[in-house]
Amino acid sequence: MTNASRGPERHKGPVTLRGEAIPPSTADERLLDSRTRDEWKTKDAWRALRILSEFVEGFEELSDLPPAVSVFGSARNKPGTPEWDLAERVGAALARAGYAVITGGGPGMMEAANKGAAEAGGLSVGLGIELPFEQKLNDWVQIGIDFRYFFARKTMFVKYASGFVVLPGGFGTMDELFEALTLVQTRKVTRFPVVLMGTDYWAGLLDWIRGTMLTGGKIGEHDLDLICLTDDPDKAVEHILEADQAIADRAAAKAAADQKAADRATS
Ligand SMILES: CC(C)=CCNc1ncnc2c1ncn2[C@@H]1O[C@H](COP(=O)(O)O)[C@@H](O)[C@H]1O
Repeated sequence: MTNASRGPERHKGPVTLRGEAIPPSTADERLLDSRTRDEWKTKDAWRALRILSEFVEGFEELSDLPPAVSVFGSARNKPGTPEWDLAERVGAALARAGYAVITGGGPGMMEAANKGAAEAGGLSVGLGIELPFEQKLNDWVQIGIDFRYFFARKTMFVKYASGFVVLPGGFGTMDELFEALTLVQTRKVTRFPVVLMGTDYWAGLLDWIRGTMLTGGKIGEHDLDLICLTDDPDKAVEHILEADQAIADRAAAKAAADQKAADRATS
């Protein structure tokens, strides 16, 4: 028998699998693949309970977080590159402003942002995902949760954050960016700031959004209002702080108006 700890490892929610115990597919894949039709009747009801347990676990662990910001970006960047440095600096700037930093808990920009936050004395959170290849939370994560299902994990990124910082990245990063923009556009979240960092990287996409999407009437001018584009970590933090302040001001104004109405009713 081989020593299982020397081989590859897979995290499936709270479960760690090594060696022969690693299944050939992931939980997300088994749920979503229509070729597993024969399992729908027998397995999906149990899967629903596992999905529920991911929400319960996430809500339980994250409900005491201080105000937080979710930071996204490529899993592929290596330390020592300008983009890694930018991610580390924005993690640190957010921590100094009192925000916990939530990332996908993986390598690349996620690790850089977690490192920046942890070294600046902030709280560094990683929401990992089961992937079909070996994967572990990066060493800078202080609170880590491993998810089986992408959609449960994505709820946590939005629910516990005051905003998103999006660094250069690939499909995963685009998915997270456009989910945030869709939630803002459809008013599922209100005043949720989205900061794009890396002006050169985003220029082509933003030109296309303005030149093709907007001109073609597929979005409205105001849909772009909440995007802030910058290379400056302090400006990114300032933008999120301003959005938080606007929410606080609105809540205070509403509380004052409610109190006035209550006073009038009792006088
Ligand atoms: C080396 C490698 C590819 C590791 C993948 N390991 C990962 N671990 C955790 N989250 C991830 C990972 N890959 C993609 N993501 C998610 O998708 C985004 C990055 O995807 P991408 O590299 O831009 O498309 C991250 O913000 C993260 O939330």
